[in-house]
Amino acid sequence: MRLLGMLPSAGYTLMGKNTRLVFEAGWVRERDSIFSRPSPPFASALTMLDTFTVLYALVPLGSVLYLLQWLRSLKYKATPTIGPSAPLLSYWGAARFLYDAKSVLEEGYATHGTKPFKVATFREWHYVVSTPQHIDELRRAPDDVMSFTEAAIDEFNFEYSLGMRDVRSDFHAGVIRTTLTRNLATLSTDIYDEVKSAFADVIPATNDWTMVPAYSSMTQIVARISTRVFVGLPLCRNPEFLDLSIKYTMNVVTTGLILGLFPDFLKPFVNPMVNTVTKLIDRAEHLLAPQIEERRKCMEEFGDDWAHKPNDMLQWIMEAAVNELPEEQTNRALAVRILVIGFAALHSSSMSFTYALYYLAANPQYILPLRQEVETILSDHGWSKASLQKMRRVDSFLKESQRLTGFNFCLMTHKVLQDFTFSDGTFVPKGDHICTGTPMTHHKEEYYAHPREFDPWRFSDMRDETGEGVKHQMVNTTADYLPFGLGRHACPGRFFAVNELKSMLAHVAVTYDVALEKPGQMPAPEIFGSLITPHRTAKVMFRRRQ
Ligand code: HEM
Repeated sequence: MRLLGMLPSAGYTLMGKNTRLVFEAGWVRERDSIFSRPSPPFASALTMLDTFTVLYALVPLGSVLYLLQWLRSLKYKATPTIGPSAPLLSYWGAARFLYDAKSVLEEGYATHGTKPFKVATFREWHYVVSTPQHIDELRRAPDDVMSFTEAAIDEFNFEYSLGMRDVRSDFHAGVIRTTLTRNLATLSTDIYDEVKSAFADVIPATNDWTMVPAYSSMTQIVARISTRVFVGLPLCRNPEFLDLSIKYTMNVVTTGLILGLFPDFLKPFVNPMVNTVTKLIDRAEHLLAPQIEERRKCMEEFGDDWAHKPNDMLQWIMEAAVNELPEEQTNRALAVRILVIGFAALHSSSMSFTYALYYLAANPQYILPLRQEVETILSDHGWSKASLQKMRRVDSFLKESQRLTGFNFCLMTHKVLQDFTFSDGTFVPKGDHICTGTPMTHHKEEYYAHPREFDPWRFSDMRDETGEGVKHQMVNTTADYLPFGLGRHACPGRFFAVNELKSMLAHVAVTYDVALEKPGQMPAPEIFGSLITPHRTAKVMFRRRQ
């Protein structure tokens, strides 16, 4: 039944339920009338009569249910499909989406314009919407109608891949949104200190060109800076802790994708063969335990405040966990939580920076304007969060790079928990997913002039023209700029991420010259399903600025 449940087609579930219902009703009736009671002489005739009565009653009931199902499928079929929609054949569409999601989405957009359409995946249908009206309705739908969390659990098989006790417990998102963001001004010098130290270790500035694999180097640097904010010194420079944080992130993604190829009943058997999170969590717990225990002792002894109290994510999470279930306060639960936050933070930020670095190395003429901006601001105001906010070109460069690339063709993905109808009549049945197609938004002429061109000062020019301070900043989420999502579930870590990325780009601009290993050949992203990754082995050359 569950295997059939993977078919992205309407109808079987209700039929399955009906079949069981009829069967169960017949069985209960039989048992009551024949086996459970003594039978008078005319009992079997009466039982026959009862059986016919029940059957006669069931025929109209079945017809009504069939009619309702047929009407429902009409609503369901009204949304056009890219690829075949018939049962089994839809797997062909799902395979195509897995190999070439971008062209499937582009075909949908070219054929249906801004109207919603659906694409098959191996588990369910994905309804793709793109107008501001649809996006707004998606954003406003309550969590018990459409769930962001349940979609993420489905998509990455979190119940297996995270190694977490309760994958629906997301109190860390609130800590990130509020406490981390509130502390950014205080932490900005620590962040900059780690930026300088991490770059110096991974890419020493020399007078000769040094060639480095961009993606893996940026991942190491991002891991260090983020970990400085998550657990502080000295652990953020411990190679083993950094290595396992990066591996955990990769493991969650690959395990999630591999398990997605199997039906639910096989996942418990396949999971141990592909998943190594338990070992990674063991090591993280071992490395974090001394810190956790020392902090726990201080919290018990001094309460909320003591001299040299750490101001980092681990501390905020420990304090928030006191208000959560006791299970969240164990060393292991805290270690998993730190790894899960790393999962959200490391992969996304390192990809975002790698794309920007590829654009910079492919267009080295942009380094000078960036350098001039950073140096002017630093000489006038010194290093601070406020100084970073003034760096409009740095912000615009990163924002434009993220507009053209991103890490998923489908964002704001939600699982439909109750049948949902958009105001234009588009019907999405319970169990399917809805998402926004980012290329359709980010490459729209209506929103962006020459949308497929990389224009690094696009957003800083907009800020200069309109004089609107906040509207065109990278951190701002709007229906025409979706890399951080939109609404209640928009990325809570984006304020930190943008600070981190801007600090990195500012540092690169004033410290290095950069160039591509193969000039003029922008490394192409790698795509699997709807996931996009920057080219994983392309190299960028660095030297001390001349
Ligand atoms: C450039 C870097 C980043 C990008 C592009 C990014 C993007 C996103 C996106 C697209 C979402 C889902 C929103 C949606 O689809 O509606 C998301 C969610 C999330 N992000 Fe980020 N993110 C980044 C960095 C970070 C960092 C640094 C953290 C943590 C410090 C973080 C923590 C989270 C969390 C916890 C969620 C889940 C929110 C929820 O459950 O409501 N992200 N992020």
